[in-house]
Amino acid sequence: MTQRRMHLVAYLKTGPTANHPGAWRHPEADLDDIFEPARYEHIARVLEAACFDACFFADTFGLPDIHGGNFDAYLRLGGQISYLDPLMILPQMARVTRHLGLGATLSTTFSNPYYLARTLASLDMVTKGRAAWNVVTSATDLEARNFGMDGIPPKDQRYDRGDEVLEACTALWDSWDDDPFVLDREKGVFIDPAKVRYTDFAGRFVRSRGPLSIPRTPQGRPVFLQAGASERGREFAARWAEMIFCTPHSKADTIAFHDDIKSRLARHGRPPEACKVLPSFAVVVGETEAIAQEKYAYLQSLIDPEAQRMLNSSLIGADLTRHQTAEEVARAQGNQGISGSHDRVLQLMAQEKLSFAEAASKPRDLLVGTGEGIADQLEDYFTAGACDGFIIWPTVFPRMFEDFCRHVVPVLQRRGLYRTEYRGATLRENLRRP
Ligand SMILES: Cc1cc2nc3c(=O)[nH]c(=O)nc-3n(C[C@H](O)[C@H](O)[C@H](O)COP(=O)(O)O)c2cc1C
Repeated sequence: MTQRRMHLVAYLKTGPTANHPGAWRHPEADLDDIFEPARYEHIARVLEAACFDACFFADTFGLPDIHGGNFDAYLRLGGQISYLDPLMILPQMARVTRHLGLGATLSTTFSNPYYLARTLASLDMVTKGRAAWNVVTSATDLEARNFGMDGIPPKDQRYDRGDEVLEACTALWDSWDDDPFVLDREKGVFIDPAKVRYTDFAGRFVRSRGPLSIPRTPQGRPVFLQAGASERGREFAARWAEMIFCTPHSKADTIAFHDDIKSRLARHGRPPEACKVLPSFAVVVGETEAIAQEKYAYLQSLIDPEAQRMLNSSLIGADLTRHQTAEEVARAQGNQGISGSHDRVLQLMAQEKLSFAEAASKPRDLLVGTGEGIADQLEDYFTAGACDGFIIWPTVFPRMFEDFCRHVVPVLQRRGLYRTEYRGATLRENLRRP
């Protein structure tokens, strides 16, 4: 029997901060190239050299202003802000790579299917079949207001619309048959019009006549990535997602999430391998265990406690300067909040006997150790059946990814747990043949 292999996907931001609110202050964090394509081209090369399946840009369509009721803290303390539009950056990353999957976050709540289908088909075309879509329904009023709404709609309604948007996009992507080009110069026939048809999609929330103006792409549709954790979000993921990423607090919580998603896949008539479950981690790698611990202590010392609470205000969708208890937070959220992030705080409260406010102020755990030690921890999750691989998110950028690729990936490869070369031509093929 061939050995089961894991998947690796990098979480990126077009800004200096991901989930560690102090890492940008580290002397080794690059800050002067945030608006330079070279920053993103470099990371694409690093990830491809280590055979990562893909990278994707997490994204928010607005400047977070939940914490304290304004955006001051987010700007001052260097919060997780998406500066550049990733759709401008991904094609540049495609130019310097051949295999790495390239993903964008786009919202089914704010965008119409024609725009989404065309944009993502274009990305799949110019990347030669490497496009991924982090399908989000979005979770904040501040974003909704940027798109002309009074607030974010209720979650079930967002997911109902999300289902329809994906049905409409799929119909649009299928509005062209394969091989439509005739390119007969003599007869003057460019494309066979019989290979293109109207879509005529009409749902409760969205309508689109089609056809799409772009032919069928190498993958037919982008790989769907999703991160819903609510009951409705998990059902949505089970129907559509090919990768789902999550943030449970412990290994036991991750196993429970994994098993839940896999049983839902079965109910949707999909095999377990159709959707990869990928918990997310960041790492601190040291030449020795003691050096790693010292680096970790230094990195954590860079977190301003206010910056940690600010990050959680955004993720949970409630102002943590005003609301202290789980009940207050639940009341203040309205339709806002990312269930996976909220669940994580509740899991931390239960396991470490903390108050809600204490748990929401605690930085996320990082994997700390030598390359071998970190590989042990990843292998432990993987072989325990908690996941199919990992989302790796950055602390000190790009240094942490460079460390991970240099010190951890080769160990995983030596152990036969990770590929040493790409086997597929597209991202979807690489996901099927790790
Ligand atoms: C680890 C993680 C990362 C996420 N990244 C994004 C993101 O980049 N942009 C976004 O709009 N939503 C993001 N989300 C939100 C989800 O995609 C989803 O829309 C939201 O969690 C609401 O659904 P839920 O309550 O079912 O989780 C993320 C969620 C999790 C758990």
